[in-house]
Amino acid sequence: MQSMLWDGQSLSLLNQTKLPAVVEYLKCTDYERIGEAIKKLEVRGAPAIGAAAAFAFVLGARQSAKSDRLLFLKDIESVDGYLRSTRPTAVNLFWALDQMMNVIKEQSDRIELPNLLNLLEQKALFIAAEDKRVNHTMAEFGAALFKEPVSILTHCNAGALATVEWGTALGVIRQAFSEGNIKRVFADETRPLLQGARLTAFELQQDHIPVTLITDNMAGWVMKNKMVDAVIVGADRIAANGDTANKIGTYSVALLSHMHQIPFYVAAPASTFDFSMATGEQIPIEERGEFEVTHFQGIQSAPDGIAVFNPAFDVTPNQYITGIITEYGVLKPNYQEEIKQLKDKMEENR
Ligand SMILES: CSC[C@@H](O)[C@@H](O)C(=O)COP(=O)(O)O
Repeated sequence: MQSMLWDGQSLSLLNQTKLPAVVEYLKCTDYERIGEAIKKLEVRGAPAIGAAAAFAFVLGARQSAKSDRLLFLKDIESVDGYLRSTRPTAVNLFWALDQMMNVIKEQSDRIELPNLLNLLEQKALFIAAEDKRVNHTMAEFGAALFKEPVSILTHCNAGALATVEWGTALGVIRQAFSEGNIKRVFADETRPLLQGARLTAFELQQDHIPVTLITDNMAGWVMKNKMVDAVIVGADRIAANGDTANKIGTYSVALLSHMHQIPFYVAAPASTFDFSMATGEQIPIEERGEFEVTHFQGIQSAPDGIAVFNPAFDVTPNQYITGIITEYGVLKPNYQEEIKQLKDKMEENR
């Protein structure tokens, strides 16, 4: 399953707001439309947002192309600023845009504009290809944690739809399943937007991986009844001490896992780490509109005028995380030290 397809002129995004009822690709031919798709969650999931923003940047650079270099650079800055404003929590968005801006900074006064535009397209293609590659590597490291068939609980959607292809948490599950080590996956429905029910259940069913859908408030009972051996979730931003922001509800799942002594794993590529943030306290948490809470699939489910709090993410403190599965291996506590080593390895690989 591909969340996005680039044809050289446009980016087609699998519209995730319509799944699973309608499988429809949105053909985006300008950067503003991709930005809108990110805002509206037509494309969502941290790595997918990053890759989509990279392609949006390519289109934005083409739309800004003009013979005056300074005017071009001014326009590019506004493209970059707009894309950065689309969603605040997933750091992969900012990571991908930093990569694109670095191409501009390093090359814009050295080469002609057509060549610069080509380089930007190459960079976006590389970001997308790397996302697929690291997901597979991560999946192998993650699957090696399971030596016998297990039942896994997951929250939100960290699958092919949340990435360019294959997935982070669901990538590990796919790999473990192919090795005969998945008995069943419990998918939390993930209120308020149902990424678990609409996307994770859909993806796993398509792959014939045994999946059982539960509402978020059933996770504790399922654990108490010994139906879950491990939890694997994705991440939107991981601080330098391992504190992890992920879809709202992840924190509660982590606490439940801790209470029931069930291992709780996070699967995320190195691009999800934000080394500039010492702890999760600094991670910006997106707050979304009240309509998502007061209405269920367009039908009003709360009184008029009710006060609503709708944080889209929460932060799980590092002490509740058994391991962080990355393309560099599985990090274990002490996360502070392991994440410092990860940063050094990433710098060596640059
Ligand atoms: C590999 S994706 C991990 C996370 O991005 C995912 O679990 C999540 O929280 C996505 O939130 P969303 O608001 O749907 O973009």
